[in-house]
Amino acid sequence: MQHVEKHPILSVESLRKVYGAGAGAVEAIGNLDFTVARNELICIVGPSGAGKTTFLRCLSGLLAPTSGQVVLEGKKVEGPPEGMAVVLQEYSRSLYPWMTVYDNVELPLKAKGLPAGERRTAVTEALGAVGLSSSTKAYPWQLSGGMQQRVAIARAIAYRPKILVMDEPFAAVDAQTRAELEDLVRDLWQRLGVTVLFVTHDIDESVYLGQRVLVLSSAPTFIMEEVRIGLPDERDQLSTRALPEFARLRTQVYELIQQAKLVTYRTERPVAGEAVSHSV
Ligand SMILES: Nc1ncnc2c1ncn2[C@@H]1O[C@H](COP(=O)(O)OP(=O)(O)OP(=O)(O)O)[C@@H](O)[C@H]1O
Repeated sequence: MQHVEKHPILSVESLRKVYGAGAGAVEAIGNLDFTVARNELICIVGPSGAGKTTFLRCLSGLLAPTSGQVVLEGKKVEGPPEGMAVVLQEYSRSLYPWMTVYDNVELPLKAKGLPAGERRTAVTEALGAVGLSSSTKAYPWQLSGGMQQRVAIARAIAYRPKILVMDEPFAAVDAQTRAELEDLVRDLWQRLGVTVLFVTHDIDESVYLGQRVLVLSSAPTFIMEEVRIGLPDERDQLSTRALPEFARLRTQVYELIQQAKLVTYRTERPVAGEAVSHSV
């Protein structure tokens, strides 16, 4: 049973996305319906090809849904929403190599039109929060992968987003760095009170990070199940992962994903000539 928040910051309402039209149409999202409460940390997992990228593109206003809508803070998303920051897996492609760490973090704040003094405070605080105060003058290519991803996170939080969307952000870093970055996300989430929507392939990561995990079906995507994560708020990599409840939850999510690979959501096939506003 889907939990419905009273005052959600984000509502995904009967979202459906069909690529193309006619016989060659691909229904990527069958029906997505869920809400995210303010200050929530929600994880989304699903089998490969489930439609996560398609969903994130609709969420960030880069792709128009075939039907349904995404509403952020009461406003229908029709283009990149101002209150959203996105951190991607490919940190090396999301930072400008010719700009220092400081300038990379400052760039979106300039675009937002923030005065110089406020920019300085926001950049300094954000780089401090991710532990990079001493690397402000470095260039991204002088940093390790994990540090570059910290820069991308600093840039996102300096922007003071209403919602921070993370798309498999740690898939390209080593296991130890990944654990550190997971703890950084929980720490920033608790300290800054930002809403986080975290998409991952990693079942353990979703259980370790989230308050709720949404398990997606194979495409055409719908929500197979929502798993409440009743682990204590104070989590750490050793003791939390050793809890019997952690093992129970990861087994539950794992089994759901196995089922997800077998289940297909049945919606009406799109009719020939059905309009699809944007294709990528
Ligand atoms: N531009 C497109 N045109 C046609 N079909 C597409 C397009 N983009 C994605 N699809 C199809 O939509 C479905 C969902 O793809 P999507 O990339 O959203 O899944 P994903 O969950 O992000 O995949 P992965 O986990 O492997 O990254 C797949 O069947 C895919 O082939």
